[in-house]
Amino acid sequence: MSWVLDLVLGVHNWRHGVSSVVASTKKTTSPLRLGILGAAAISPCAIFDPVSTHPDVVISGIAARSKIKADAQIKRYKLQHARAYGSYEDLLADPEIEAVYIPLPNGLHAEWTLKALRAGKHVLVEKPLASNAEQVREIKRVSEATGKVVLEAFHWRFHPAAHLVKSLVDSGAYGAVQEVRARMAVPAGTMAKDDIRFQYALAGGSCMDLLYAYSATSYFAVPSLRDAKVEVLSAVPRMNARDGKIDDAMTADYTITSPSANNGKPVRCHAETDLAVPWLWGIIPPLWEGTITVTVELEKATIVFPNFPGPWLSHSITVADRDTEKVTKYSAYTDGPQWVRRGARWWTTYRYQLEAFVDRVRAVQNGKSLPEAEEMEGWPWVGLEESEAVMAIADQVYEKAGLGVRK
Ligand SMILES: NC(=O)C1=CN([C@@H]2O[C@H](COP(=O)(O)OP(=O)(O)OC[C@H]3O[C@@H](n4cnc5c(N)ncnc54)[C@H](OP(=O)(O)O)[C@@H]3O)[C@@H](O)[C@H]2O)C=CC1
Ligand SMILES: O=C1OC[C@@H](O)[C@H](O)[C@H]1O
Repeated sequence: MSWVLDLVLGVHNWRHGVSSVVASTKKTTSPLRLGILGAAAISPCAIFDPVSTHPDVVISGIAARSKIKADAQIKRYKLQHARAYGSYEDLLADPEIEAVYIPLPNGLHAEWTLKALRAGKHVLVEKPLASNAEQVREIKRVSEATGKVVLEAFHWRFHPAAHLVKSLVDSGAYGAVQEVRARMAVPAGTMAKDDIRFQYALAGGSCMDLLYAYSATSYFAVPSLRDAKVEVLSAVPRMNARDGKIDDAMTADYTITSPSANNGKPVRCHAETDLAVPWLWGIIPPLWEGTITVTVELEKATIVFPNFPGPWLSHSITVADRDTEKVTKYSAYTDGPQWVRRGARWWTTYRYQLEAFVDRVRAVQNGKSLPEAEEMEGWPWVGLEESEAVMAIADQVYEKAGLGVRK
C-alpha cells in the first residue's frame, strides 16, 4: 500500500519542483528533535517528506526492533541527522529527543503513546490513536498530567480543502445538515494477507484502519462533537477468512445529535469501509472501487468532497444548490478559513499536519499550557476530545456488529 503512496508523492513532488524547495530549506539553529518508533512503510510519505521542507524540525532518530532495520531506513532515505536505536525504549530514554512520531500497528499506539508521554516526549501518533475510547481517555489524562502534546494523525483534517467544506457546511447558507455519507475502499490484494490491518491482536480491521470515514462524517455532521450524542443503528461487517475477529469491510448507519445543531434533531450518518473489495469475477481488480468520498446533504444543497483524505493531489468540491439547480465547484490548496495565510500548492496533508504539530509543541515549550494552546485562534487542530468521540463511534460500531470493542 505504502509503495503506492510513495509513487504518487514522487510524481507530485516532481510536478511541483519540491526538490528545489528541499535544497533551499534552511533549518533553524535548534530545530525540534523528532524520533520515530518503528521503521514503518508509511514514514517516507507521512514524516520524512514533510520534515524535509519544514525549517524547524529534524529527524533525530529511528528505533526499530532490530537496529539493522532502523539503520537501513536512515541510509536509504539519507536522514543525515538521525541515529539508529535497537529498541523503542532506547529512543525514549534519550533526553535529546523532544517529540516522537508513532507509526506502529494500531494495537500498540496507546501503549507507546503513554510510554512516550511518561518519558517526557510530545507525540504525533498514527490513526487510530488507540484501540478503544477508554484508552484514549487514559492518554488524555496522562497528556494533561505531563503537559505534553498528543496529536492523532488525522492528516486530512489539516488541509485547506477540508476547512473550506467545513465552512460551507457551517455557514448556514444551505440550511441544516441532514445526512453525511463517507466511503473508503481498497481493492483486495493491495495489502498482503498477513498485513497488520488483518490482525485482531494488533487492532486491525477496516473500521479501525479506515477510521477517516468516521472522522469525516462526524466533522461535517455537527459543529462540535463536544456535546454530541451518537447512536449506532446498524453495523454490518464482512469478515476476514483467516482471522474471525477482523472486519475486512464494515457498513454502519448511525445518528449524531447535538443540541446546538439542526434544532437538536439527529443527523443521519452512513460509513462504508473496505480493506479488500473482491475482484470482479475473481480476475479484474476493482480499481474503480477505490473511490473515496464524503457527501454532505443539507436542506438546500448537496456538497460532495471526493478524495477527502488526499486532497493535496487534486480535488474538486461540488455544491449542488437545490433551489437554483446551480452546481458550483471549489478547490483550496493554501490559506483558507483556518490557516488564514499559510501553505503552498505542493503541501501535502502530512505537511500541513506537521506544521500544526510543530506550532503547538513550540507554543507549549514556550510556556503555554495545553488548554491555552488548545484555544489559540486560527490553528487547525484535532483535540483529544474529538479523538475520543470518533473512537467511541468505532467502539459502538464493533459492539453493534457483535464483534466487541477492540482491545
Ligand atoms: N496516515 C496515513 O496516510 C497512513 C497511516 N498508516 C498508519 O500507520 C501505521 C503503520 O502502518 P504501515 O506503515 O503501513 O505498517 P508497517 O507494517 O509498514 O509498519 C509497522 C511498524 O510497526 C512495527 N511493529 C512493532 N511491533 C510489530 C508487530 N507485532 N507486528 C508488526 N509490526 C510491528 C514494525 O517496526 P520495526 O521497524 O520496529 O520492526 C513496523 O515497521 C498504522 O497505524 C496505519 O494505520 C498507514 C498508512 C497510511
Ligand atoms: O490512508 C490510508 O489508506 C489506506 C490505509 O490502509 C491506510 O492505513 C490509511 O491510513
